[in-house]
Amino acid sequence: MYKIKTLNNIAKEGLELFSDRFEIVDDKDVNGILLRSYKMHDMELPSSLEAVGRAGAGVNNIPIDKCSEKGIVVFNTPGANANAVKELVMAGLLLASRNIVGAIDWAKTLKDKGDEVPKLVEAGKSNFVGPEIKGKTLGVIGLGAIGVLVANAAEALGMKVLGYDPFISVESAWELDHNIKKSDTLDDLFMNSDYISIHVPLMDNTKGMINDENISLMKDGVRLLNFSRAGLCDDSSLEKALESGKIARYITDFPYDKVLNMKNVICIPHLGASTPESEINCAVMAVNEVKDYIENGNITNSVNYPECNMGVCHATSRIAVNHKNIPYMVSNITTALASKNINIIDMINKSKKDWAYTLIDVESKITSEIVDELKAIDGIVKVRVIK
Ligand SMILES: NC(=O)C1=CN([C@@H]2O[C@H](COP(=O)(O)OP(=O)(O)OC[C@H]3O[C@@H](n4cnc5c(N)ncnc54)[C@H](O)[C@@H]3O)[C@@H](O)[C@H]2O)C=CC1
Ligand SMILES: O=C(O)CCC(=O)C(=O)O
Repeated sequence: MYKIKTLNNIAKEGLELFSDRFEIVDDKDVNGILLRSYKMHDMELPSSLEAVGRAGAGVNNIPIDKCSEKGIVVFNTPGANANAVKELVMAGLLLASRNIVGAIDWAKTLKDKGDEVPKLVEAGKSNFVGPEIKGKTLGVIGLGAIGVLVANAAEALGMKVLGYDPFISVESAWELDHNIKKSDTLDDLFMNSDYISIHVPLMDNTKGMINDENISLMKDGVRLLNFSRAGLCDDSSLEKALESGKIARYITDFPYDKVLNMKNVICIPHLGASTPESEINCAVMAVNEVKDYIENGNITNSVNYPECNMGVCHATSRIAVNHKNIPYMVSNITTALASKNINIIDMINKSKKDWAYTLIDVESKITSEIVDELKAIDGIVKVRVIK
């Protein structure tokens, strides 16, 4: 029986896809982990762990390098929550413009003022005037699953849209509305946008990407939306810019104490992906990925190991080997098998940056002696007998 542990609520529509070869448990020694935003960095990773399925996009809550070194494949669910986030970002654009939150708060103060309320409303509403988004320029940083949807939706609402993504995928480029203009540099986007929305992952090279230097390039009174991760904006730069009015409003899905105390900030409690549709999409995708990896050794949508698919094993045995992407690995693995007179009938070797994966179907039963021999090869970090 394969053991799966969930570290956050995972929609039942996903969990139900596990066959009766799987059980959901609260043990330490599990084969798979499913999670959403749970921070795994301080967690001990058991040697039994084969797969981590992030039901969502961002993987900054998972110790990817540590997982790679232990041969643990980390999956995410690209695009599965993108529409949910896009819809909240569109709400964010309007919240950034029309002072809706301030106005609603003020309207609440009129409670119990009886027949005076309509008069007070008409007298007070001028304090909450805010601009339309139509005709304004939105700069979208990161044109992946979410950025593309945001860019297209903003364009459909009459905005001019500038997009910046030096690593844009062919698929995203095809999805992008032809009216969206490419910004060749981030500086160009900063200088020309009335609204800026960030849709990049939090990584070493994106951390603090909104800082004093590039805020100084922005238009006065720019409105900034961050539905990606708190760490993309430098705290003190943000605080200064909000205080001076350089940034007129900051809308974020990532509240923390310091930002909650800043002026002109609207905080949403990380609700971007919190729709039933997105929770189900993510759970279904994550469960299918983890299940196919544990049962068949196939890899789809991993962030640390390569895509690899040999379908269901019809041979006598299948071996899955996670290893470093270094010379002689394939020859060392096949030599070890040949030395035991094991005939390979199908195999795939794929790599992704520093890590590689070899899936081999053979005509013989695999003994623990062979597994130990493979494990002893320098560079191999995990060996699994799938069948
Ligand atoms: N608020 C929420 O609940 C959610 C937040 N997110 C956040 O949004 C981020 C983006 O999500 P997706 O669009 O689904 O991911 P994605 O992987 O489809 O897109 C990310 C895009 O950013 C681009 N990129 C990477 N580095 C860049 C850089 N330095 N400059 C410009 N572009 C860069 C990539 O080329 C890619 O096209 C996630 O990493 C996550 O942090 C995602 C889902 C839900
Ligand atoms: O699962 C969630 O609610 C968080 C979604 C998210 O932030 C992501 O997918 O990166």
